[in-house]
Amino acid sequence: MSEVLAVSALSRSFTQGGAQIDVLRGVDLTVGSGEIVALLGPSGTGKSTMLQAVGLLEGGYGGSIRLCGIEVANEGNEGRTKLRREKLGFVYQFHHLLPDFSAVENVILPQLILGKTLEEARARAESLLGSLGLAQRLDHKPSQLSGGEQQRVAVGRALANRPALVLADEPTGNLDERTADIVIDEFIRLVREQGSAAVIATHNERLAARMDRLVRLHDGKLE
Ligand SMILES: Nc1ncnc2c1ncn2[C@@H]1O[C@H](COP(=O)(O)OP(=O)(O)OP(=O)(O)O)[C@@H](O)[C@H]1O
Repeated sequence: MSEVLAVSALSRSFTQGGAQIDVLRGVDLTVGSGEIVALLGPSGTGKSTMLQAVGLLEGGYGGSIRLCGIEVANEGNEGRTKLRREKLGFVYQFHHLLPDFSAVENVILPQLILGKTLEEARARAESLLGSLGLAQRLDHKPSQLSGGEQQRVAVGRALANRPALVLADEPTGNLDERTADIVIDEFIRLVREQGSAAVIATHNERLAARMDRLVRLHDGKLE
């Protein structure tokens, strides 16, 4: 299993009202290709902070993040953007789909950014959305979709460019229990089919049990 992500001694502090809070205090995590890792921890333990650092969305951290063999700290803004676009996919608690674009267009767009032709991108988007049970919803706008359907489109978008690593922050946190179960099962199935790795932050132990490995944030470290 080749290494997709290697985080070592990751630290991150914030200053709040003059006081320093050390949220991450030396996090180590290695994820191999195709591995699905649940990131558990109560609210406020730093799961989002960790995913933002690994997602190259935020600087200001200490330690090392190596993504597909590339040390992120050595990359400038352009290199980070390229890595983010080519290697990563994101799913958030709220779908963040573009409201004026249809489901299929939301999955096409990230592929056009990477230089795919419209024809290739459409074929890929239709196939992904079809396997997420949305073949009859391709031309619906996000506002015309249910919460579960919106999250399925967000999953399709995250996987559109076959990322090496998918990062998900409470991807079903906004759904009722039954819908959350269905969406997480589809998400995991598709991630496996694509051969992507994933780190999925959740409070939900039951959903986490469906993943390959569980890690817990506690006092700023993983256990
Ligand atoms: N930009 C920021 N400025 C100051 N403090 C921050 C900032 N971002 C996060 N924090 C603090 O860092 C801590 C961890 O927050 P984070 O959102 O990473 O936790 P979490 O485990 O993802 O929580 P939840 O499960 O509720 O989303 C919290 O105490 C939060 O207030």
